Amino acid sequence: MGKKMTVIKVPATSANLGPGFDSLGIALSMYLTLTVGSKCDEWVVEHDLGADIPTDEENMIIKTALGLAPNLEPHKVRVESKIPLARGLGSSSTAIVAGLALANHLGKLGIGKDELVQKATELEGHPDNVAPAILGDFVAATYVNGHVTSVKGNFPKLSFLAYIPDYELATSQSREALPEQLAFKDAVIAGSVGNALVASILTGNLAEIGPLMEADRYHEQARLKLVPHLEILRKLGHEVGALATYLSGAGPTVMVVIDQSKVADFIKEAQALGLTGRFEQLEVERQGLVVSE
Ligand SMILES: Nc1ncnc2c1ncn2[C@@H]1O[C@H](COP(=O)(O)OP(=O)(O)OP(=O)(O)O)[C@@H](O)[C@H]1O
Ligand SMILES: N[C@@H](CCO)C(=O)O
Repeated sequence: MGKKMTVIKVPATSANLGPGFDSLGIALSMYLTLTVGSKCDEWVVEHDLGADIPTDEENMIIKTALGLAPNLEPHKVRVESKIPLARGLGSSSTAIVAGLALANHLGKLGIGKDELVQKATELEGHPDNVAPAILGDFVAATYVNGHVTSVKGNFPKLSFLAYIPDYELATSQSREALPEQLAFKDAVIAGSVGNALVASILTGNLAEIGPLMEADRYHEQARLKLVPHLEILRKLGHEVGALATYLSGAGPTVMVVIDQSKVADFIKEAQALGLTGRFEQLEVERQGLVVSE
């Protein structure tokens, strides 16, 4: 690869935050980086993500880039990612965002972040991962009639402990577990909980954030059979004094919002309960997508 290399950096994300199904998300301090190398005859994607992830133009990142700018000249790129695939930490969104940013850079398209959020949402289907991946921090967003509205806000300085199980759960499979319909009165409650959560986050009302994050009425109950550790970790969180526990994105990762002083106890107790996944301490990431040249 040449000397002057462009690096595209995209953070992981945790979507829903409990009751904000398909609309709320935060960016986290875990990253995918894509380094743009030299021109080649064919696209080459170097990575350590496993044999299932293509290394040519079939790779999701390159497909996304070519979808935006079909005439891009092939390059060699190197992808490094700490974000586990299909675990509820927004890996597909990082691939989509990296692909759009790659096309924007190589094709000199000059697309700004708001337009990137619109295009990324069209590809992902909902904005709750792609919007914070691009904008950083906390984002409340809606996608109606093909148009995205996204509002970035400041998430209070809280620490996150991700419990990442040792199995994958594709978003598509996790969405199949969702009910087709919700009764009107339940939908009203579900929406009101999400609204109150947004207000609590933006006003830094820590006393309300925890209970509201655990009061989802849209998706967690329906997904319990796919993520039975959610109930175990939530109960443990109450015992240890965590602020909140919720299903990150479509799962299976469970996010525990917890003071750092309680993390060691929490992990010890969870392991004693037989939970075999790994734990990762994360912070809110404030910048979102960064392209450095
Ligand atoms: N860096 C990458 N390069 C190529 N493909 C990727 C990459 N990251 C993710 N993918 C594709 O996206 C799939 C995972 O997407 P999926 O929506 O199921 O989960 P997720 O995005 O990790 O979780 P969630 O949306 O719940 O946060 C992977 O199985 C893979 O096909
Ligand atoms: N809101 C989405 C996030 C995962 O892409 C879901 O829960 O299915």
